[in-house]
Amino acid sequence: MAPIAEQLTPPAVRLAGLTRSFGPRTVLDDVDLEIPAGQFVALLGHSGSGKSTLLRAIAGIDHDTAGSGGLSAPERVSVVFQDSRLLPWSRVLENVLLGAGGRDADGRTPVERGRAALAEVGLAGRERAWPGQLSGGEQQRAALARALVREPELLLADEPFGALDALTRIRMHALLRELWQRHRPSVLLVTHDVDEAAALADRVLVLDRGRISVDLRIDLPHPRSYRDPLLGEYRERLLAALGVRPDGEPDGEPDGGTTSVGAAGAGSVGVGSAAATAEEVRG
Ligand SMILES: Nc1ncnc2c1ncn2[C@@H]1O[C@H](COP(=O)(O)OP(=O)(O)OP(=O)(O)O)[C@@H](O)[C@H]1O
Repeated sequence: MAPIAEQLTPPAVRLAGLTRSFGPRTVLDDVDLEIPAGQFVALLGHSGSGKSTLLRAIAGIDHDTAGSGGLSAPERVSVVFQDSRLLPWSRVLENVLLGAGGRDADGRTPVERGRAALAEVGLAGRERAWPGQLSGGEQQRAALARALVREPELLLADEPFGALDALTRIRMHALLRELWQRHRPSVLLVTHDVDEAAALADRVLVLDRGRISVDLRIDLPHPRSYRDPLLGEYRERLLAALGVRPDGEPDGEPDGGTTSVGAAGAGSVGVGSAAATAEEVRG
């Protein structure tokens, strides 16, 4: 049973019968979904399962998505992608201010809000840097600041940490969770990393063959320890739903794509399950 607040507040996102095909291929097949305001949701699935297509539909980027019962999403939506999409010819603060709008309800100017957002993501003092002078992780921090400055009701993140090394990714996990705790937007985080989904989200969806095949609530406090056996149980359930054995080998079915078991999984640097909490590595 969902918490009372979630039952009383209208959902931030509502999809009813969302369908999307590319030629003969149906990628999203009559998807129904509600995301309550303020919920942190991860969307997992094999490569090509339609995660980005779903995110793009919710973001309003894809106008060809048919929904018999419709799609509703909040007005203020921010999207963060795997690459920061910072304009190389604009300084960091100028990038953050793109789409920042005017003064906020407290009378703060866009520049004040931009500076505050950069400070929140740990980039105070880097306002006048060019994007090319930032590391990959810092660029994603700036992208998060740009997303935040719009004060979004819904934050859509499409594999935002996919290009980062394992240690930076864990730091970014802690940062994203902190930002969520402070601002409480609804979050839809697209990832193919089971550890990332289990460590960050309060609810994990698995997209398989155009449908949401699993809708799992993760009732564990934050920050979560990768060593917590309870987290391990959720992780194994998700891996099983994806048809991947805990050793990282595919279990045969269901759709033969690739799904990462992230920092804790096979072939990666042994952070994840081996080490500490995100809190501990933040340093
Ligand atoms: N504009 C397009 N035209 C044709 N096919 C498309 C288009 N966009 C997506 N597809 C197809 O739809 C399917 C789902 O793509 P999507 O990018 O949503 O998958 P994904 O789950 O996000 O994958 P990944 O994890 O690899 O990013 C893929 O088979 C892809 O080739």
